[in-house]
Amino acid sequence: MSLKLVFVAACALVDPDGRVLLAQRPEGKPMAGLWEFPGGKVEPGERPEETLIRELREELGIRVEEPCLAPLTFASHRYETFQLFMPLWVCRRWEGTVQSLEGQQLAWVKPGRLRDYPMPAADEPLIPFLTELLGEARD
Ligand SMILES: Nc1nc2c([nH]c(=O)n2[C@H]2C[C@H](O)[C@@H](COP(=O)(O)OP(=O)(O)OP(=O)(O)O)O2)c(=O)[nH]1
Repeated sequence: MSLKLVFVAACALVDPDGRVLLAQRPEGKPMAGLWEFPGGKVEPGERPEETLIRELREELGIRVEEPCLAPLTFASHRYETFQLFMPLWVCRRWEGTVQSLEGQQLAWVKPGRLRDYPMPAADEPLIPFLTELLGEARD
């Protein structure tokens, strides 16, 4: 049986203190309450970088230029009902102030604290890539 392939573009926004932005999935959605990287599904005809720039604008109100997106790693995870393929970019430069425009809780998290935030199963293997890049700081 072949699982539906879902292609999601996601981004670790990193602030000047080396903290990473996580967003909490809202009530009523699958995996509600878990903390994820901002991003979303790549729509037909979109390049994943375009998806990310669009989602960051819609969800967080910030403007990101494509050269400020650095590829870091990817998640490939089999959920019960779909196969997720999710490249993860890192972005340290944007214009505007991060706001929660879709009512989601946001948290700026030191890399050594990422494991304190329950994440979707696909995201767990991404954490070591972020601590390798940013260090293990906890406060
Ligand atoms: N944005 C994001 N999505 C993730 C992460 N980890 C993870 O498993 N996902 C999954 C959750 C969703 O199934 C999918 C992202 O889709 P989405 O956010 O555009 O869509 P959704 O399920 O919230 O809502 P819908 O459009 O299907 O109604 O990828 C992550 O770190 N960031």
